[in-house]
Amino acid sequence: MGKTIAEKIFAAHLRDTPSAENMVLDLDVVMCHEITTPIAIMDLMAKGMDKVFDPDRIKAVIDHVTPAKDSKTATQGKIMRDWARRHGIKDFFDVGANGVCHALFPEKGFVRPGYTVIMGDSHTCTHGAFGAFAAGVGTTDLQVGIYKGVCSFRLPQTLKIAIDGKLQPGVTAKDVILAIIKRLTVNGATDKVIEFVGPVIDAMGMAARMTICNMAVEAGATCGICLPDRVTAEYLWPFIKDQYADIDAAVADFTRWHSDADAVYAGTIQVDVTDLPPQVTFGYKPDQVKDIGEMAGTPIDQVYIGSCTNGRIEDLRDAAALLKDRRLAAGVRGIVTPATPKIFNEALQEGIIKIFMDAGFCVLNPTCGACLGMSSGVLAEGEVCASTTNRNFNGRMGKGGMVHLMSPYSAAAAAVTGAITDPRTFL
Ligand SMILES: CC(C)[C@H](C(=O)O)[C@@H](O)C(=O)O
Ligand code: SF4
Repeated sequence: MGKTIAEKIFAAHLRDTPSAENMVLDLDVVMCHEITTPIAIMDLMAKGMDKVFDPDRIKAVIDHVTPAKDSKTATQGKIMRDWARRHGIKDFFDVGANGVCHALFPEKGFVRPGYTVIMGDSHTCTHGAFGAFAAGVGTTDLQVGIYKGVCSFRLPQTLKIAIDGKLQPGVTAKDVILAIIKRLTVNGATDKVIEFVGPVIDAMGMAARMTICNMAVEAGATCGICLPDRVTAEYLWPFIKDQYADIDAAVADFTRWHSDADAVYAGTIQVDVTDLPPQVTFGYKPDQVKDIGEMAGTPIDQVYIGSCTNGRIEDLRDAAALLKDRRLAAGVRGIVTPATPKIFNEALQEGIIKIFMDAGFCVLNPTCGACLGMSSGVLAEGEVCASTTNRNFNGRMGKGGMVHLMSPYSAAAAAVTGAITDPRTFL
């Protein structure tokens, strides 16, 4: 019987199988940020177990609230800093070099096809875009991961989503994944891996694939995975060029992770995106999604462009294309947060930062910021935000605030009109 990519990764990393339900995997990378890791560090210290399994395979960043906004976040940062220094964790990213974990770590080449990755963060699934098994875990698993370099999982079932057709101008990866979450519902993929395949994924760059995999967890999935191909190899080339004679060799090698033709799936869903209009959420669950036309005219107070979902250079370019020579509508606040310093720099070089500033946006340093409502753009009661992030939970960006999830292109359209707008009206 053939295997899916997830099953192949599990087989290649299996350390132990205490029960059929329980597979202990060796980890290639343990990622850490300052919200969930300090608890694990403090607990390990209290138990006299202040050790890391391999400092080179731990990647750490202060990203959620940075620079620190108060004593609590300053202490969280300090715990991370001291820990990284104590254990010689060289891939530690602090103020000035830091960015949103799920954008920064791929950019540094830390994730490769066939890897196992954990992090104490639900959007760790983003890294599946590289053909890795990457899962968000709780504090106990994170502690074990840091200490021993292993994590226990059930062998996941895989749901295949085959995406066909051709995206229309103004329709992006974000619209595709919102439409998929609508179809699956918020628990439609619970305890499953989603394998995204088909010509639409094949044609996407890594940024778009990361946007798609990033939101797999919003349908309940443990991980979203794309099969590693030439696009993956080209993105990773600076980091893997010593391992392969040329890109072709890397592409050929990556195929060993591809799912077999006779692999068994929990289900297969066919999606055709040719007629898909831009999508937007209403309500407080990410599966509450409508065609944007149905929500057109809904007034907004703030626009937020950033996050691990849509804070990459491709996203900023999309938004800037629409914002060029235009301004924020009266009374609307615009906030843009390039997800990493590299993205910020590229945006600067390309004139994108200037476009945002000329439009009246506030440009923030790379951070999660307002995405989780902890800093840098929290909403007041009753305020509405057009956001490129991934969660619209009640109170997510501030108590009593409403978040409408959409693409960067749609967010830019909302910015200039002051209301939810079909961005295709600007084409
Ligand atoms: C702070 C962290 C635990 C959290 C997560 O796991 O997702 C955050 O990144 C979020 O998006 O809400
Ligand atoms: S950008 Fe938002 S969703 Fe992504 S890791 Fe940060 S808080 Fe979580």
